[in-house]
Amino acid sequence: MTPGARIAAAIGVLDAVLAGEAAEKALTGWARGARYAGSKDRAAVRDHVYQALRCKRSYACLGGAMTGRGLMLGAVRDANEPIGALFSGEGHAPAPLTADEAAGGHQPESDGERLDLPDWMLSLFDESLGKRAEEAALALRGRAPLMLRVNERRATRDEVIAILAEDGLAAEPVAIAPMALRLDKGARGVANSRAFIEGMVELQDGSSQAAMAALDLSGAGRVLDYCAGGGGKVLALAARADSAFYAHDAAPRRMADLPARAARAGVDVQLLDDAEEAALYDLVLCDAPCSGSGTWRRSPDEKWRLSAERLGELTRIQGDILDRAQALVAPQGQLAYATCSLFHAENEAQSDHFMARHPGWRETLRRRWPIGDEGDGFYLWVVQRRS
Ligand SMILES: C[S@@+](CC[C@H](N)C(=O)[O-])C[C@H]1O[C@@H](n2cnc3c(N)ncnc32)[C@H](O)[C@@H]1O
Repeated sequence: MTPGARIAAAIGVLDAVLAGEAAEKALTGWARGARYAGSKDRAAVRDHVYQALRCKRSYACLGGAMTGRGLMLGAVRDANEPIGALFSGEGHAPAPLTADEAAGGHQPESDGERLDLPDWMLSLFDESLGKRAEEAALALRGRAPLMLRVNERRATRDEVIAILAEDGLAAEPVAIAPMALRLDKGARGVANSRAFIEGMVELQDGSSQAAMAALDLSGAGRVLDYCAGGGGKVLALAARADSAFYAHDAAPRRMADLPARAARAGVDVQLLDDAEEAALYDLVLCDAPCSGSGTWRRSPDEKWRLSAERLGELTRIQGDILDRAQALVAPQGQLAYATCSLFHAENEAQSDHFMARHPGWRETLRRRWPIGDEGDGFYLWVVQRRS
């Protein structure tokens, strides 16, 4: 596909997303009908779509319309690319600009336009992040790094770097977590690489890795991941210690891939339908459902989909999860609460409300990871039961 044809494809996908379809589904739908598109074409269209969604408001200003075409025109203007060559109407490229389009569009003006946030969310960013609110919002306009976690049960970081290189993947160690690697080149080949197939690496964001590395597993004989989902967190913990690991999720089908992932990683994780039935645990991790705002570089359509009502609902669910999970912690045991949210209501406020509801716990850790070159926004809070 030509560069113009890729833009035309992105316009179609963006129109479907603007009409309410999830980005991933719209991209899959397009790819199914575009047998002519090679893997590089599909990757390029995907990049266009995701970048346009990260910067939806500002691109719509620059392009003069909140349409797929407006967004891609805004993207091309933002990148100072040659509009006439890309919107040429030739082959499968989008039609040339109309006179209105050529004269239209404006620089983003309001804070919401400039920071690519819905207006209602500006105060939430300010309250949650203070002086760092703008920096965080601007960081969400860029691409997330591609991060791997080395499975220390299978290989060292240096060994994995060499093995990835054999498959043409260039990885470098980064400081955020002891087993973290950042991939700069060949990122799309990970799933077919020997290192991945043989369980030496998992895809995992740097901040999630750092948070799991910060948990104290010494003396934790029984560890429960109460909101295990696909199991990324419990696998990171199981790589570090020989405790007995258990996984639970309110939607058990989300754990469907976990047994295969654990087998690949050479660790044992027991899936539980009912976490309440078993004996108490020395560590219960609640990686709670949240707005995901710290990860919106990866799922930018969610930035525009979140509502104040949904955020309120999420905070109620988080409080309920903490209340249930604390009852599963053994005397002197730990309760860890984690989110990939930037918002105070889902993080510190949740911790403070828990302490007000539940005397008898001692806080041992409270930490935020900002959105950066090595990881997403993340929050971790740990308390220990006094007796
Ligand atoms: C942030 S995701 C977990 C991600 C996972 N820990 C990982 O690292 O891949 C949150 C999970 O919590 C689950 N969940 C939602 N409500 C829950 C509840 N009341 N109790 C337990 N799990 C719940 C969701 O099904 C979802 O899989």
